[in-house]
Amino acid sequence: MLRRPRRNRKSPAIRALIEETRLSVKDFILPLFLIDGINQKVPVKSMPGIYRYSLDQMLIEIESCLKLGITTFDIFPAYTEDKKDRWATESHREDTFYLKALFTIKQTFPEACVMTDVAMDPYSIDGHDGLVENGKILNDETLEILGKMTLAQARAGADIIGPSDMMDGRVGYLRRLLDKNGFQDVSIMSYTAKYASAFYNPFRDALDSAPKAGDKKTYQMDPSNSQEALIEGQLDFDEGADFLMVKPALAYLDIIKLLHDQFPLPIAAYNVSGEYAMIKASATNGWLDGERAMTESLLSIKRAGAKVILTYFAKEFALLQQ
Ligand SMILES: NCc1[nH]cc(CCC(=O)O)c1CC(=O)O
Ligand SMILES: [Mg+2]
Repeated sequence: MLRRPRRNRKSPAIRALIEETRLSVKDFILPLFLIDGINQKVPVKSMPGIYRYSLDQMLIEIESCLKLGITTFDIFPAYTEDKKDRWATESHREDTFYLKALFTIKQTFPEACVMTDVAMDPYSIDGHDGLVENGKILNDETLEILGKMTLAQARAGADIIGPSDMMDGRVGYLRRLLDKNGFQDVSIMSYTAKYASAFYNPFRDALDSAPKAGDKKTYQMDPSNSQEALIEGQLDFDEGADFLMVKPALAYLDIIKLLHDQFPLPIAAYNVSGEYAMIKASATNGWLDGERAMTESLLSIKRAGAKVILTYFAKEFALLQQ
């Protein structure tokens, strides 16, 4: 045997030399759940270690994450039912607790990069990402609502907006609207290939945002398809997206690679709530080593081609690096 691949595995030193993929806290965006009120830190049952924070508690959490080197936070609001309506009016009303919190976070930590979520579901009585009429999700009518939501978030100081709704044409629509209103510097991280996945349930628990009727299959992608991701990627590229996101991550590593190879934009991957819950649940039962399973899955997402990983593990990973 002239070629013995095991030679390059013979010691920790050599293994470190040839390591192709290295994780860093700088790779991560930490999603955070915001609730109204003060002094609230409510656990999300299906996501051990993850909480819904009131603003004062969230500021404490953000400060400790910044100290650990996490720079970017994706903030999701959880609204109570009484604030929801068919049109997601609360999403663009002035001075809501979400918009006020975004403003305060940016004032308190100007160095933090704050990402927001653009979709109707947390504010919609139907629990859908778009406007529902007779059981149908209306595309173009939804764009107008997303536009108002986007401008409200940009005014509150969002650095990156994250349209997660999967309506057609929204990246171009929102890009033009932002530019026309003087927000040329607000970035768009598009949920480009977002699949109709079973792995979002813990998130929907966290926000009480599950659809009341039907499912999201007329707008989110079919898990059996990959070619469609190229169409979605091309459209978002042409419409001015700054990042293309694939979601979920672990069951869609091929899609991450596909978009990475096809488009010269940074690819983001959302390591979603169900992926987090799976590892936490089995680690809690002692069925696998949670830290190693976390590191290995994050590595696989980066190795597949994700430049940016949205993950609930961000802080746990950062703490391990200390
Ligand atoms: N706009 C909805 C939205 N934005 C982020 C997530 C899921 C994130 C996660 O599971 O961690 C979802 C859920 C959904 O589409 O139903
Ligand atoms: Mg699209």
